[in-house]
Amino acid sequence: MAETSLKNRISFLGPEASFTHLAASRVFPGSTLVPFTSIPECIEAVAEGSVEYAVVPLENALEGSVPLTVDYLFHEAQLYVVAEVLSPISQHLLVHPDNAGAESLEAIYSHPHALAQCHKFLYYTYKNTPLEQYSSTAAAAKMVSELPERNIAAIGNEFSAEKYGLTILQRDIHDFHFNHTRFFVLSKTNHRLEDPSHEGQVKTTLMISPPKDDRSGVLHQVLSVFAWRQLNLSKIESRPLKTGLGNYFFIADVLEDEQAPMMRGAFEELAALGCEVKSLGSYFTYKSE
Ligand SMILES: O=C(O)C(=O)C[C@]1(C(=O)O)C=C[C@@H](O)C=C1
Repeated sequence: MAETSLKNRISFLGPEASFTHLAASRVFPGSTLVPFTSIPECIEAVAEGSVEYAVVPLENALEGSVPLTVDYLFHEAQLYVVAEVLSPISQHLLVHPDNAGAESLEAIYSHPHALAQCHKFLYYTYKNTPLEQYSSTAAAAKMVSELPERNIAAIGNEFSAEKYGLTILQRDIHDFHFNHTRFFVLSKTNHRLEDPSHEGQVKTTLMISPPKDDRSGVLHQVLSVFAWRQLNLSKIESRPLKTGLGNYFFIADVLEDEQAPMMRGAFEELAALGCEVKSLGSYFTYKSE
């Protein structure tokens, strides 16, 4: 595909009206948003060059990381984060209008993160109703709209109710009020999208593999690299290296530019400790309403 035709093509976890679609629309309002049915497909579209950017979910305030995104970025793709999007998440129970008066439900479909965000509600209100995982909240809503003969429900947002003509049976069924999801905007090249808030707070995401010799105190030494330079970590999490039990890498967010002198010093010291460090780049935050 010619370079010019890539411009303004953005992959996202679809279909239309998924939470990822809303996040992508926040950053790229006038662009061509291209839906994919899985996170790896969205990421591969950028890696292969059929789109310029991908928007994928990374982390939810109630459920934690989206492991598929973190692991794919570590093990499979050589991509950079050029922005993050923070979105509030409200989950609703959606049914086909023909079934809005029914007493019970045959099954409830949604993305695994969405089902988990509503765990208490589902346990107390629909204890014996089967919960079925689907590729996204919007895909579940679309499927419910296409099967009026089945008395099934989806969990999803207000926009998917509107888009697929569903009735909201119950609003705000997520278990905790502070429900937010963080999305990454990914690119093949290391740059950053402009700072939408003009606050200048930049963040860098690092993937750190500790030295292989497993000596005592390594984690303490790694954290000290940041601590004595007063580099503020806003997140640190471990994920399996997939090389054996007990082998992990760390994903850390640092509130500093990767080009700042203190960060360059931190990279050198981490290398001297025997760590492998992959920087996913420095970026600004977009917030959606
Ligand atoms: O299913 C969607 O609508 C998505 O965009 C995916 C996703 C996720 O992966 O966490 C995004 C936000 C919500 O937390 C629930 C689901």
